[in-house]
Amino acid sequence: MEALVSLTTTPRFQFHASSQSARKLPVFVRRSLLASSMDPRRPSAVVSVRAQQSESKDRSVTVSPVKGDAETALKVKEWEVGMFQNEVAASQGIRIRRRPPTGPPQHYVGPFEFRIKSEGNTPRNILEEIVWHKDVEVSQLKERKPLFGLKKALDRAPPTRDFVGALRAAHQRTGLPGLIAEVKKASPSRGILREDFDPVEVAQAYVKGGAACLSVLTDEKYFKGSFENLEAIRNAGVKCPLLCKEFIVDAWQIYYARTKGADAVLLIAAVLPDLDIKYMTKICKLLGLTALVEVHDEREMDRVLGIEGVELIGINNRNLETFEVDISNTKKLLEGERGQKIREKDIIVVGESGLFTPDDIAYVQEAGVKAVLVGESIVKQSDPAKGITGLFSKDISS
Ligand SMILES: O=C(O)c1ccccc1NCC(=O)[C@H](O)[C@H](O)COP(=O)(O)O
Repeated sequence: MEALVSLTTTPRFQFHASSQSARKLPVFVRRSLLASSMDPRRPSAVVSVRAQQSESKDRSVTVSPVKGDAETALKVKEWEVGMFQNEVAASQGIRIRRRPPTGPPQHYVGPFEFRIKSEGNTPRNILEEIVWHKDVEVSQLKERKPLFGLKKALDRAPPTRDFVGALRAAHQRTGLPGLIAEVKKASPSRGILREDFDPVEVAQAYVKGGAACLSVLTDEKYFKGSFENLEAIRNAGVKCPLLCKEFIVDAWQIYYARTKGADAVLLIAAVLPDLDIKYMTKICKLLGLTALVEVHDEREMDRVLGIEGVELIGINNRNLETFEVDISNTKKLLEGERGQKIREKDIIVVGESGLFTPDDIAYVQEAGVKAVLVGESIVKQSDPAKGITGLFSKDISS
């Protein structure tokens, strides 16, 4: 039996949206519901569940957010927005779906626990899985700490440091790509990278070894990172600018990263449509943060080169859908007109992932990068500072 949960529209929800239950919804949701009830193309939503049985006998159950179920109404609304995002993303060649197209994640579905796996509610690859998980995680975090609640923490946040400036200075000083050293305990492709992982110790060793900037993974489920790690490294007085290495799907995360001491955030073009990148880049500027916009293929590179205000582009040599690593990806994406455009715009390019030897560093430098982002090869060394010297075959600390 294949079961589906899909969104349909009905004027019934419009009625309930103005009832007692809707008054419990946050103001922005009420506004959004009102807007949607006034938009003839996107009338109010209701969840409809259709269970298709093998004998192709359809059974339909329609569930509306009645009985004061404000929470269900909120989820339904979020869902509708997610579906719209999927459509926009697909039109730009983005394969990662922001939300499962045929139904919400299991814990959103309340009584419909009979739902079984289908192509539409199962992630197609690890990146999609991470994004779906992140979407739920962020909506829960946002409920606990709404944006207006972050205001005080934003006012108290330490000043941001110049991420791009630090990379340029390191490149000029050493003649080698500026190093963004990644504080990475584990990864979905490699598992645990360092058993005795102390984020502050690792960060300090990287600084000693000559890193220009640090990248701190904050995702807990897949990378065993945390925002506490980021905050602890910042509070320990580490002078290098810090990249918050997170899977950003919502602008709220950028504000949150800023409250935890980040100087830069990552925006992944395989996940975010152009308008999100534009909007988020502007938010970064407002907050004094640098946006590292990450691409993996020519299509993503062309999209990002068309966006005004991007000053730092990362080329990931790891395909985040398949885990395949190929450092010739950096070279491929910097050839010809693309490389020309990057030089004209004075964009700094970061070669990311799969860099293990001085030859690898020389190869991506030859391809045109002025910075590299390295995790595994240095975090695994008993002394990560020496690991950096080995990677560059030179002491880059002074
Ligand atoms: O590292 C992974 O396995 C991974 C899987 C899925 C999404 C992202 C992933 N990594 C993020 C990165 O881009 C790397 O951590 C970073 O570039 C450093 O790579 P490496 O030097 O190979 O550790």
